[in-house]
Amino acid sequence: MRAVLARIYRLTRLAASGPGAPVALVLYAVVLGLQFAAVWVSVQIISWYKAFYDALERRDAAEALLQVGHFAALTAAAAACFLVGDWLRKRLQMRLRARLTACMQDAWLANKAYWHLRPGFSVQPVDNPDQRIAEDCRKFIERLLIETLDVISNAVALVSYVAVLWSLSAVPLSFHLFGLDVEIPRYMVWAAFLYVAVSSLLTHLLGRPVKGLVFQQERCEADFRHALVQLREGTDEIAQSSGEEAERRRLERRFGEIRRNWHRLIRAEVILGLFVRPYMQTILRIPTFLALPIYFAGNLTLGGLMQLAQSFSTTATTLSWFIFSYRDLAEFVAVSERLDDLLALTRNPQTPEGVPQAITRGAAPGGGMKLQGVALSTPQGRRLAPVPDMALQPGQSLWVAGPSGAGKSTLLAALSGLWPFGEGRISVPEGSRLVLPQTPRVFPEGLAHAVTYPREPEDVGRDAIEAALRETGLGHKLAALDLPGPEGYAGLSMGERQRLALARVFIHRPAVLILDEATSALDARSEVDLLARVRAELPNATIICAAHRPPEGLAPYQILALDPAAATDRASQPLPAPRAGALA
Ligand SMILES: Nc1ncnc2c1ncn2[C@@H]1O[C@H](COP(=O)(O)OP(=O)(O)OP(=O)(O)O)[C@@H](O)[C@H]1O
Repeated sequence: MRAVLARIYRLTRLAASGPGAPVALVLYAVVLGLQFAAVWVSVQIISWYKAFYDALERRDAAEALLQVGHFAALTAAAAACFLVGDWLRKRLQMRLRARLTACMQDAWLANKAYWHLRPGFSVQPVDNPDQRIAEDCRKFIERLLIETLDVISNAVALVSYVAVLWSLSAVPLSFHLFGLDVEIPRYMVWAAFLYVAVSSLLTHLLGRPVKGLVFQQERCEADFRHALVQLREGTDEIAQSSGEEAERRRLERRFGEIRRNWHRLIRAEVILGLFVRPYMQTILRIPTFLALPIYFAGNLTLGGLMQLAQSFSTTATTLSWFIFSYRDLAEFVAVSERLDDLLALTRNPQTPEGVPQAITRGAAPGGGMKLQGVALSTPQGRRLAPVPDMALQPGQSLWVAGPSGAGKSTLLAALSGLWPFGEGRISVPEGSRLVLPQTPRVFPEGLAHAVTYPREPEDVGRDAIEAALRETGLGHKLAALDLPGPEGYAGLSMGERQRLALARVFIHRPAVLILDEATSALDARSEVDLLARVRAELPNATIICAAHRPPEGLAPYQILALDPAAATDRASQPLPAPRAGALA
């Protein structure tokens, strides 16, 4: 319980932080004030019961009519409190959600957590981070406001209702039991507490499995959504290999998990409902029955009986907040667990034990690049091909060669400062760095963003974008810059997508350019031509190119050959002797 509250507190502090916090607090106070006003109205309605029914009993038509007017005024006040309070609460909800979402996004993007917490890389990967940031933030704030406002206003309401019930139940309950005279003073108050305490305990016992199943349901829903996104991303491959049946099976499997968990969840909810539903329906009737002994003893008028019953049921309903909200509270706890886990993992990513993370980084004298004693391993500790020691001067190029799986991309990730597993010293030139992958991503905003990323097209200017496209042989695609969203990508071949990414070189003019098979889809002649243009554009840049064929356009270049046969199996074994780089 303490852990749950601590989690909710941490997330609430985050949501209520920042410059908008004072306004959020004022809004919260106003909404709470309106809920208190609603409690005052309902206390007035309890008194109204006595006045109205006593007027009926006396057959006093004038007084009854007055009470009808009184009732209309009270109902209007209650409706106004509800509508204004609800509107303000929803405004506050968006304000807090925006802040919490921004904090979660920051945590996910900071220190490249989104990269380090991937499955297969981290020992505790984060499942469905997109769902946590989008859906869970929304649900957390929604539930936080509803439940805390309810708890506070219910606590205040409870004091008022118990005070009314206390004053109304002055008549004790007297009966004979086993020859003894038993008298229970204020028995209606004790009955209300006992009634709700026993019911809450039963609710908790019956509803205990609901929380875990709600948590699981969120995960299954997110997995299914993710499978649909993968279908969208793999359209070409699926269509060309007629993989519709396989996709259908995959989607059905994921949906099957949703269905199976849903059935478990609704079974658990039915078991809970077996108690909660009848409880909800009887809570308004039982008090009348409990008050009957004093009514028949002649100690109450009909109006008094109705007032006492109404007072009892409002007290019991308020006390029953836990019972009525059990399902929502279970969801609230599950959602806060998921969000807090994400935050904890981004702050302190768990890395595999026993895998060396001893890569040191620095700047090489003279601004070049230098590798000394570098040996990389997978996150599981499997050692990759040894990396020969080498030094590169500014303006020189390097071809990272080696068979598939030798560790070329891994070395490039280590050069970028991302790959932590391994040892040795890596010195890279200071200054701007541009890394281009083999498969460029599709930008939903359109082609211009692909050319200028990570800068905005407006900051770069249309002329520079068009010039960069012409440089990379995409002069015929200039009109596509005006097409909205991903439409500009229509029909773009993989080679053209690689050219599009290479256009960034002419915009950013980086000091270090890292190409990870970034021209693999081009024909040999176009590749030579394009790389030669890149080299000419960046005469002083250090260019590192991992590729299966020699990057002739970058000549002259050094060769760094990775030989997996020289790799040792265990990360703990000593480093093999490095092979010297050759100049092509
Ligand atoms: N997160 C990971 N978990 C486990 N193994 C990994 C991980 N990342 C890379 N590897 C392994 O490390 C080895 C090197 O991978 P890398 O992608 O660097 O090879 P590569 O030389 O670039 O191959 P290719 O030429 O096919 O692109 C491979 O055996 C790969 O399976």
